[in-house]
Amino acid sequence: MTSSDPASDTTVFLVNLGTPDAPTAPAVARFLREFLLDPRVVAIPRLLWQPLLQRVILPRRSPVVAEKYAQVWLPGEDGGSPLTAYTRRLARGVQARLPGMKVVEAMRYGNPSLVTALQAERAAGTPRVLVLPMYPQYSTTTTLSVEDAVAQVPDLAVRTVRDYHLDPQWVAAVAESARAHRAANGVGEHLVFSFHGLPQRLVDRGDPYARQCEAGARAIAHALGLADDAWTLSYQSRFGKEKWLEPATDKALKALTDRGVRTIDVIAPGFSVDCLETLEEVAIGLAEQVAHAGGTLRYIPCLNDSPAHADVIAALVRRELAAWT
Ligand SMILES: C=CC1=C(C)c2cc3[nH]c(cc4nc(cc5[nH]c(cc1n2)c(C)c5CCC(=O)O)C(CCC(=O)O)=C4C)c(C)c3C=C
Ligand SMILES: [Fe+2]
Ligand SMILES: [Fe+2]
Repeated sequence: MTSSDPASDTTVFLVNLGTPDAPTAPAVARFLREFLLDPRVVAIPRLLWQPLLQRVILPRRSPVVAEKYAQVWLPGEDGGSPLTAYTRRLARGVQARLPGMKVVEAMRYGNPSLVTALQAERAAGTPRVLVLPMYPQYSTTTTLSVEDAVAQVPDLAVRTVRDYHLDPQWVAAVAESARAHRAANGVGEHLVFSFHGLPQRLVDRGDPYARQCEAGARAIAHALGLADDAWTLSYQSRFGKEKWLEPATDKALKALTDRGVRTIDVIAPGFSVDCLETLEEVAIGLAEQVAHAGGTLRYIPCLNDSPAHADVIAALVRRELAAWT
């Protein structure tokens, strides 16, 4: 590649949330500490929150959550936490489609650290860095926090993608994954779109996340040709005592089984790749809840490292770079 090719001097980071280095209580505590001390994630004043987190929440939560991670940890050299393994494999697929650039994965919290990687790019004199937060919907708690991390490394030309919640290629890829899964496993009576939740307070203050979840779910349902009463949007993974977005996925599933719906497909288009929240909370935990009520929950995996996902992300990168020049 010559230096006149804008792609050849560009590094692309696929950035995800982060995960513990191992499915053990100390590793989970290290990860949760960094994550939950981010003021974008928990807004309680540090002087109150830090001792509560350190003395009460981490000692109680870390061993419980470590066992959950152990249930979904992927084996082998290319394994590890599903979030990291799938993001790494996806980055490889995107790299194969964009041979002129460097494409790598990075994490907002934990390893491989985004801030450390950005510092290395600056030291190497990389002219342009494209940061792609792997969150289809924008939220202050996720996307803006990635922007905070980018701002920690000055004197580097960085562009950060905002969101892709209505990108036609992404909508089509998610819809096609649902269609293919239902063709192979049977079409459930109802399709639940389960997104990671958020405190209602943040939405009230202007966080566009819920609006983007709604618009994206509607677009996917439309692409699937679903009637309005054949699908539901809900929010999972509530944390803490505050009021979060509603309806909660567990309640939405209960309402469905209570009214006699027996087969329920669940898709999670707020997650670019499968992780603890989809594999343990939904595919194991909520599937058990539905089974106890006499029904069947069929979980439709995230796009993960599929060729279709790599195509979507590579196209997004090309468009962002074209818009940058
Ligand atoms: C106040 C707490 C939290 C907010 C706000 C929040 C927003 C948020 N999170 C994601 C995506 C992911 N979250 C994941 C795990 C996770 N999330 C929280 C808390 C909040 N999330 C916790 C405490 C955890 C860790 C697990 C646990 O202790 O229960 C993950 C999975 C990470 C993994 O390792 O697999 C993802 C992905 C989004 C998209 C979002 C706001 C829109
Ligand atoms: Fe979360
Ligand atoms: Fe959870």
